[in-house]
Amino acid sequence: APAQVADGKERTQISSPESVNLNKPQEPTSDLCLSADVPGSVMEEAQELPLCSCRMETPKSREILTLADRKCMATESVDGQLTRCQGAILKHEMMRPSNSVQLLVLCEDHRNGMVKHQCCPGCGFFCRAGTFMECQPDLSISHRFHRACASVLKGQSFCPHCGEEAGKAKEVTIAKADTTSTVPPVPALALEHGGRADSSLSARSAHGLDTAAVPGSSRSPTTLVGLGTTVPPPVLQGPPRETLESILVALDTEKPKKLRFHPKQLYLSAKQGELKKVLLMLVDGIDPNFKMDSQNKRTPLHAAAEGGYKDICHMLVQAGANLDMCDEDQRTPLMEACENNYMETVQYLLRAGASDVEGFTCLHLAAKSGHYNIVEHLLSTGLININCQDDGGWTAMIWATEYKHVDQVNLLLCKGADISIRDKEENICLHWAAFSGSVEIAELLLNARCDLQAVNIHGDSPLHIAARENRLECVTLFLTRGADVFLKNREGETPPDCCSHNSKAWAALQANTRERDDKNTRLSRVEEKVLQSDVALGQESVPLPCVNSVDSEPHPDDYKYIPENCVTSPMNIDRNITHLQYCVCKEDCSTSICMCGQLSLRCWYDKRGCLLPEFCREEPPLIFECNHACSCWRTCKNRVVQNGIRTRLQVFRTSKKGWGVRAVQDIPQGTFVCEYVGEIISEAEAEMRQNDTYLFSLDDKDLYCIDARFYGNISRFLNHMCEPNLFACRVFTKHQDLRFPHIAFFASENIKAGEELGFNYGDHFWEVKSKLFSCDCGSSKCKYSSAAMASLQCLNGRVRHLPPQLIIN
Ligand SMILES: C[S@@+](CC[C@H](N)C(=O)[O-])C[C@H]1O[C@@H](n2cnc3c(N)ncnc32)[C@H](O)[C@@H]1O
Repeated sequence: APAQVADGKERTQISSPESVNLNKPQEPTSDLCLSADVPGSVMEEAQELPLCSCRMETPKSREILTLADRKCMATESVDGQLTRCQGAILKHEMMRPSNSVQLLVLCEDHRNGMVKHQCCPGCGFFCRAGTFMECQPDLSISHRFHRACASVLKGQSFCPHCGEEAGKAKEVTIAKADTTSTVPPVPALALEHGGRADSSLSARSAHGLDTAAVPGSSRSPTTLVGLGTTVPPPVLQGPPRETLESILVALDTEKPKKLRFHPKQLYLSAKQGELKKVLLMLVDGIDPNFKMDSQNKRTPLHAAAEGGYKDICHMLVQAGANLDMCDEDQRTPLMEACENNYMETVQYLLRAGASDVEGFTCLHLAAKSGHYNIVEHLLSTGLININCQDDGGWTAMIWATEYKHVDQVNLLLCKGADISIRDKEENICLHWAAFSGSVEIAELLLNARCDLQAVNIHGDSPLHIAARENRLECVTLFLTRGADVFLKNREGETPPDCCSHNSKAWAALQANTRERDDKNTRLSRVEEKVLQSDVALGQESVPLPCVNSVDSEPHPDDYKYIPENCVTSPMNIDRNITHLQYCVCKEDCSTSICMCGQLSLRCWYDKRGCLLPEFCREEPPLIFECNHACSCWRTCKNRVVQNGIRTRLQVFRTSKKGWGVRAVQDIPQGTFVCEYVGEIISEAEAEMRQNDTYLFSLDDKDLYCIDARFYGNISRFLNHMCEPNLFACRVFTKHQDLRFPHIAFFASENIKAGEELGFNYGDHFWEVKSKLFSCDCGSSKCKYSSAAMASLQCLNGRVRHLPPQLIIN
């Protein structure tokens, strides 16, 4: 591209080198250093001179790049000795000092030298050490060229950069730097100061710092940018010019004569962000890779990266700090910056060539720490394996999940993280979501089709884990998504077995188990077999069918159905009519003149025959119904139990408890359901009976019992429920012999058709029977399940179903 020639009418502003942003594509600009006060004739002559194009860029050329093998093509000329740079190239645009030399791709150092006119336009070699000419049209700039390369016009020589008379130029000698090494020198500390535009090499030599004095100088420029081919060329930006200038001023005044610092001080200054001190120490020759024994063998670069001091990192790297040095915990400086969320430092270190370690990586660390932007940036480099596993087999996804970083999980999902990867115990990330109780993440994972039934080496599913950790929300989510509540792990435990029995998770699991049981029951009812149309054989007011949809067990026939209590030996029940309390009501005991309320015969029933709300269920009073000695009608409302079963019930086969009873209709609270009917026997007789399963005590003193083993009604099939829907009351009808009450069951709550009916057998029953079996009522409040019974003391003895406390109103 041809140079634009300034018109010479105004003084051309010379931009400082830094104003040319090397990172952004530049418009080709002319930098002809003509001054406005050059006389017209000289001006005309100058325009004929082949002036420099040091500040022009020419678009990159693939051929030249290939030719240069992507290495800097600059040649340094030191007193006739030539050295090729071959440093790494960041920018591919080409430069040259004049049209008479070939276009060059240059490293950053030489690009800087070029824009500072340090390349001779005659030969195209750089003049940065040895003896050469320097024309100084302005205090702030100098043009370098070789005496022999000056432009000659009409026998007079001129500066090939600006056309100034060469006679005004001075011969300069700068101490020779070690440019002869076959190994390319360490990248220079990118020092620049506003006065003399020295190259970095000359700056180093001017401050007594040469390649040999910089520890770690064997690192070649190419290893500095060792990110591999897929990574964009690094652009290493150091501290701002002003900072460096002030440091350089300090360096000039505090020029070190000999080593004055201990290497530990470099670490401490790097940790505290003391840029100037760091620079002084580096200039002093302190090893940037010094490892602090007392700090896990961390280096100054670890310390600077941990504090997010990007500029210090840059200085250290430029001085040869090893980017990938691991401390005793196998942590790199990049990991420090990642963990502490210093984005710019992370970006810098990556551009400078830092690479991730094996095992627990920066990505794991950032995912664990919840630094979304860092995770995003690491993934955007394309260099990080999103699914890499650390020593525990954990992925970044697992770490983000365990630490409940929902956004990161989302990001990792979007970036294609594999959610089926198993850690060393074969957990997948859903196990970890369950463990941490993050329902939001669990839902994200399930929506991404994470396997809800996956089990780890212990056979635990995510539901087992959520149950064990009492993560109610996760338990609920997993249940609604169809997790198997009956799945057994290697210990034979189902999810409900894994949690404590007073936990919320347990309650949810139990409710689900019941629901499933109910559902199965409902479904299987379709295939239900009616084994008997009426177990009572017509002796009750309603038929009581017996059905089985569970197994092939035929209807029970090892007892005799009786609708009322019977005796097999004389009990001497007092049936003397004159011993009865009776009412003198004229009507049906529902009128205002009814006397029942004033007697023990108080009516506890409402018009429907249900117990009144004020009836105390916890300590039920004895109920005396009207009898044949009363003056009221047989249809009075104080006669319920004596009327027998009116509710539609069914004997059915349960899955775990043998036979049971269920409602065929809805039953309102307080309704009389059935009486515990059987053979009235004495306690002595009860003690002799082999089977105590069907015994029901009639009083506190265990004088008499009802045994429904051989003679009984439907109540003999009622099972125990820890949350019962029936409760028992003592009721007197035709006689009032307090030793022989009727045991009547009433609904303690509104019962839905289809629900099983049951009452509480009481602690004593289970204290004895728990040796033989445990409760399968399925209630979340079950007190007698196998797990709950572990804490219950087992007793020897015989059992009775116990009636409520004897309370006479
Ligand atoms: C009065 S019977 C109840 C009817 C009995 N299910 C049957 O098939 O004849 C009492 C017996 O039923 C069983 N049973 C009752 N409730 C139970 C429960 N919640 N869990 C386990 N078994 C129960 C026990 O075998 C108990 O000894």
